[in-house]
Amino acid sequence: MVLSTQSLCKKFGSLEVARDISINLPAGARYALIGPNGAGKTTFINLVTGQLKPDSGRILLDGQDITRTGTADRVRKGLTRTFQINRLFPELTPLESVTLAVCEREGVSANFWRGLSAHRDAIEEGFAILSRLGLADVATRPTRQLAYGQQRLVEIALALATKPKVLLLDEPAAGVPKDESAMLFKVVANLPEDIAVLFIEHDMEIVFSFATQVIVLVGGAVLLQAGPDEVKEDPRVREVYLGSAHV
Ligand SMILES: Nc1ncnc2c1ncn2[C@@H]1O[C@H](COP(=O)(O)OP(=O)(O)OP(=O)(O)O)[C@@H](O)[C@H]1O
Repeated sequence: MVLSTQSLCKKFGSLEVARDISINLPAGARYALIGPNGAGKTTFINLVTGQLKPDSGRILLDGQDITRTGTADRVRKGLTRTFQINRLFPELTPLESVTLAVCEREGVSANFWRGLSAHRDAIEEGFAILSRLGLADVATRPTRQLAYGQQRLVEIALALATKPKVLLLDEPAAGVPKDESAMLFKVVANLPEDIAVLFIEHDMEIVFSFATQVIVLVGGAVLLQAGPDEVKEDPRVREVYLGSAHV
C-alpha cells in the first residue's frame, strides 16, 4: 500500500468530521471519494496532507508514519494534492509555471531567472509533463487564454512536477463544462501506473466510468468501499447519497 490511514479521527468542536477512517491506496489506484455535501471529504484530504491535524489515528506513506510530518515534507516524500479552486498564475504560460515547479522541487528556484539556459532539463521535463496531459499545443500561451478544463489540467501538471507517489484531486473538474470533464478524467485515468490517485467527484457518471474503487463517506465515516458496480447497487448508498432518482 502506498497510502494508508488508520482510524483517523477529527472533531470540530462537537462535530465529528472524521470517524475512524481507515483506507488503503495501492500503487496505480484510481479511487474515488464520494459522499453528500458536508460528509467530510475535503476534511479527509486536509488530514492526509497535513493541513489539518487528526485528533487520533495514523497516516502511512509507503509504510512510513507521516502523521506528524509537515505539509511541505509530505509533498517532498511524494504526497501531493490539488484544490477545488483554480490557483494558477493567469499571466504565466503553462510551461513557465510547470518549469518553475520542477525547479522548486530541485531546489533551484532562487536562481531560475538568472540562468534560464542552465535549466534546460527542467524546461524539458516541464514540457514532457504538459505533453503527457495533452497540453503541448498550449504550453506557451498565457494560462488565462486556455479553456477552463485545460487550466485544471495545468493544475494537475503542477502536481505532477512534484513527482508524486500519491495524488489527491479535490474536485478536479469543478466548474468545468461536462464535455471537457470527461476528457479531463480520461487524462487522469491514463496517468503513470505508479501514481496512486484518489479523487473527489460529484458527477456519478464520471465516478462510475473512471474509478476502479469507490469509497463512500457519510457523516465523517466510511459507509462502504467497493467497485463501482457494487456501490451503484448498494441500497444504503442509493438511500443516503444517490437518491433512487439517480440510479
Ligand atoms: N474549519 C472548520 N471548522 C468547523 N467546521 C468545519 C471546518 N471545515 C469544515 N467544517 C465542517 O465539517 C463538515 C465537513 O466538511 P467538508 O468540507 O470536509 O465536507 P465535504 O464532504 O468536502 O463537502 P462538499 O462536498 O460540500 O465539499 C461540514 O459540516 C463543514 O461545515
